[in-house]
Amino acid sequence: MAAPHSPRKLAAGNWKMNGLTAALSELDALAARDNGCDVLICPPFTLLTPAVAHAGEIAIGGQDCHAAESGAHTGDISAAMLKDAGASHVILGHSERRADHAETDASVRAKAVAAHEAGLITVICLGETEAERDAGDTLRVIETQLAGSVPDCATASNTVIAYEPVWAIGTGRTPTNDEIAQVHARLREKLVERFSDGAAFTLLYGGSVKPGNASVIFDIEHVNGALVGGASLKAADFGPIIDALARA
Ligand SMILES: O=C[C@H](O)COP(=O)(O)O
Repeated sequence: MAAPHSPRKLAAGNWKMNGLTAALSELDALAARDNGCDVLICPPFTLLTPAVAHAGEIAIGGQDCHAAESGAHTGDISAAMLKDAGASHVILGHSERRADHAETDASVRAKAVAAHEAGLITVICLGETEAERDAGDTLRVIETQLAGSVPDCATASNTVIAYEPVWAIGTGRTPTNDEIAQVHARLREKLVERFSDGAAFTLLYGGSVKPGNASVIFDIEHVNGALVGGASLKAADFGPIIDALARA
């Protein structure tokens, strides 16, 4: 794929540990829409292969992968396995995995290298906790995570960055527009400093994005889309978010 010159818009849905076979009807509904921008759904591993068959133009991704190609890692999945199942993307470094599985910037970076070697596009997540925000540390934290989690092999074609304040995930709370703008401007600045195509990386905001607040968030400079959890589970909720992004 030719290197992009400007960021692509992406509406990404992370189903987390939700979804039995019946949930594929939501994917059918999304696939039948005229979406007007890139759409990605990351279902649980059990639905990956059937999801690919239901996805149409919608991209399908995993929610994590191991850094190793194969081996004795019970319960894990490799980047090559995701690719083999039909996935094009993988979410890495989500705060729920950083917290529940002790993932570090270094482990996220190693997974990202493995994912890129397997031909996957990574969606690398970062964001501050509420305590870090209250301490005025947001920009320092996101800069550290960006530098540590994103590998040197990253390009605008194989890497998406998702800013997800931990305290905004699933809470109904969001940062102010100015706070989102400040973080995204800093992410862009740091990407441009480090990568020759840094201006073209897609930057997502995630954390309590809903149909009611999506348009305002998508109007913020350097916000090129969203990583959506709860509101991605139903096409009736995710559809209007996709439309808001397509219009932005
Ligand atoms: O990966 C998605 C994020 O954790 C956001 O989740 P949420 O939209 O339910 O707040």
